[in-house]
Amino acid sequence: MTGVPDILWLEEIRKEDIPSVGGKGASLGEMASIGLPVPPAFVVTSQAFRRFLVQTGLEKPLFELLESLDVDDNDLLESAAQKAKDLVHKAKMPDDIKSEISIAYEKLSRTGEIVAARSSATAEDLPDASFAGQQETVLNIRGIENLLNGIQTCWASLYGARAIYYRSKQGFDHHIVNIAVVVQQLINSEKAGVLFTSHPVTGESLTIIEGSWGLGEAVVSGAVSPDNYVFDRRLERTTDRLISPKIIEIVADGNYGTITRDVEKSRQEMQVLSDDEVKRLATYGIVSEEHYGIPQDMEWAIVGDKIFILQSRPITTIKGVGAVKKENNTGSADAVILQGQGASPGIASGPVIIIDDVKDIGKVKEGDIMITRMTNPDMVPAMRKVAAIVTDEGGMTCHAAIVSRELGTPAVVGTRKATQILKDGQVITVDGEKGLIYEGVIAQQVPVVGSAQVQIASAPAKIITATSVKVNVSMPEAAQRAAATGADGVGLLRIEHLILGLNKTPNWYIQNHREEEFISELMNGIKVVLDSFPGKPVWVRTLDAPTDEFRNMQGGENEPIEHNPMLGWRGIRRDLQSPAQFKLQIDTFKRLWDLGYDNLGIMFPMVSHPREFIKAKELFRQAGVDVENVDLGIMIEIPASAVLVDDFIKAGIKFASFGTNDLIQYTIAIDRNNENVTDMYWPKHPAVLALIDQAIQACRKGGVEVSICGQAGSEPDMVTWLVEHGITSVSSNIDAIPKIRETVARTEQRIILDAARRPYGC
Ligand SMILES: Nc1ncnc2c1ncn2[C@@H]1O[C@H](COP(=O)(O)OP(=O)(O)OP(=O)(O)O)[C@@H](O)[C@H]1O
Ligand SMILES: CC(=O)C(=O)O
Ligand SMILES: [Mg+2]
Repeated sequence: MTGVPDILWLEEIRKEDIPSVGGKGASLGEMASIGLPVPPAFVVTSQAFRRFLVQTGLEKPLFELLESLDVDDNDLLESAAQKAKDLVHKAKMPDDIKSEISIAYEKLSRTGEIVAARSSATAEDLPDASFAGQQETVLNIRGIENLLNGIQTCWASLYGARAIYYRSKQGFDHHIVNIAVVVQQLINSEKAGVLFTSHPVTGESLTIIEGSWGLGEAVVSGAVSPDNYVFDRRLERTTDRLISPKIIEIVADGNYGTITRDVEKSRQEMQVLSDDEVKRLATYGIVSEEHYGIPQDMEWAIVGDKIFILQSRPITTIKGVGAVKKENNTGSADAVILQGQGASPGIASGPVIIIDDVKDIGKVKEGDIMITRMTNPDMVPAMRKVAAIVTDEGGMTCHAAIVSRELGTPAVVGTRKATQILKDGQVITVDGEKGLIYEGVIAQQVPVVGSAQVQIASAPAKIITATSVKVNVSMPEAAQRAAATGADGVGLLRIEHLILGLNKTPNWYIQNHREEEFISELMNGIKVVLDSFPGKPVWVRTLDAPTDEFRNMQGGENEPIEHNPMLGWRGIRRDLQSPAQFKLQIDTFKRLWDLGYDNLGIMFPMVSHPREFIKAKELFRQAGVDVENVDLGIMIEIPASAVLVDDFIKAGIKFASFGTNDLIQYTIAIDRNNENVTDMYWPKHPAVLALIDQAIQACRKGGVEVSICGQAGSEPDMVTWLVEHGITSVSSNIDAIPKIRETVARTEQRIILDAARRPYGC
């Protein structure tokens, strides 16, 4: 025999062996090689399966059955799938393969006669890992005849209806699909479950463990409500445990397969894991996470005091900036074809669609990966459809980054050359956290609805903090998601996306006497957000769109061409010079106040001198607003306003909020959208911090709320510093809220503890 053998033992396998042993086999081999307690196993390789098809003469009938099948006809599809599965399951296995499996089984039986047969799909054939779950696993197999039957059951599961449908739609050849089978000692566990090495949504360094009685299948399939344990990796102890009534368990029974039975009353409410077991499991989790360099979703089983690890794979549901920073993993490093800044976390694969011009957005299909020089508000409808977004230009605060984060769509910005290097139709994978683009589809895990993973996603209860934790919103459709974070209000509602999304400039509405239309659009959008945050403050920022963003819109033909729009005609300066445009906004706000929305506050961007605030307030007064009884505040985003904050307080601001995106660029002269200087963009530059510190102290002295709504307010490092320096609220991006709330709480607690210890000289 030449080439890869029919049988490979776990010790011979490494992660590169996916073509022969499939994803699961390769991962188990790799885990065993780093010393994780993986039960002994051998793999019946994909080459063995192929040989089986050839020697039994099944290739041709399978080909005929599937080749011209109309997979959109469900009845035809189901019946063809059933026939294909029967062919594979009932064929007589060639003697030489049989005998190799028998010899291996005999050897494995020395440590335990009962085994599991676990399908292990090869990535090339099934690039969408959501199909991994389509293949069979047979637990509790005793005896060679049962084992051969189990293996053929796994092989046959390659021809499930959904798998056939998917392959045919993706243009995969049914001829060359492959499957391996892991034959592993069955761990007849007393307790088992899953663990997430880091929080599956926020990426915090909390290990979440779910466990129940019997085999792990009960937890994985969602058949039981498991216990839930939270282990804080920094404190090295269990910080939370939720004991659930475990009504049923799945156990190994007889010679083949499992049964589900009731758990006797006395064990239902009993705690499954001791603190020591939680800690040992968490330690294995850390070993695996550090090896792969990315948080892992693992399966474990315990018999007596022995722990076994049955599976480990990357978690891709993490929304926050990840806890682990190693660069290997999720695919081979040499498949990386492009790099930029990870602007919106998440991993997605799909075909490239290059958009050079807004006119082309009609070409964008659901699931595409949109590549463009830079997005603009006209592209938002297309951005809603795509699986990921990649841009040539921009940084963490550009349009593409902000909108993608709100849509929950992975995005990489500032790649410089995505539009040149990538080609329409080319399939790529985008890692929006690390800022990497891979050729092809990199295996990833898709959360299974109703699974343990999704239950965990909504887990931890809200932490109460003295510093308010608010959220930034740009699009009304994100309001519900934003409110669901439990945020204490909206610290920044950008209205540019509402206005620019209309695709006509405010001036167009004025010139065409269509002011009412403009006001009602703006009002409806803001109202959606106000309604999502009843009784909580919502600070709406008046218009701050640079001229280049207006130019593409109807009515934008006469926008001045500015050498540097960032320093140009935007924010409050433009509104004060364009009273009609400002009035449209004021009238909108007034109507909302008149409707009883007392939670509405208005924030002026780009103010550089108190007289601008005074003039704006006067215009509100002239429009009939009771200016002393509504919240009018400013953004501190020009160094001048940070320096003059005392004077702003005298002028009557009710609050101030740091727009660090601009404050940083103006303090250290770094255009935040210019990728040539992104590396020099430094939020914690001492001059920036000095300006912020001084302004915070002035606001506190003046009794004025002081907040932050720039991107730095979504970064734990910066937020720690801000809380230490007395900021009274922070406003973060939706995806960052849990992480920021935890950061705020920890910092506050540390400040209290430090103060308490001081008198004792600790
Ligand atoms: N050796 C074993 N001993 C005990 N239980 C096992 C063993 N192998 C697997 N299991 C249990 O069986 C369940 C299903 O196994 P497996 O991981 O092979 O299939 P799957 O989860 O359906 O596949 P995929 O992970 O590819 O979607 C696991 O969740 C685990 O609880
Ligand atoms: C939010 C904003 O405007 C800024 O950070 O500059
Ligand atoms: Mg700004």
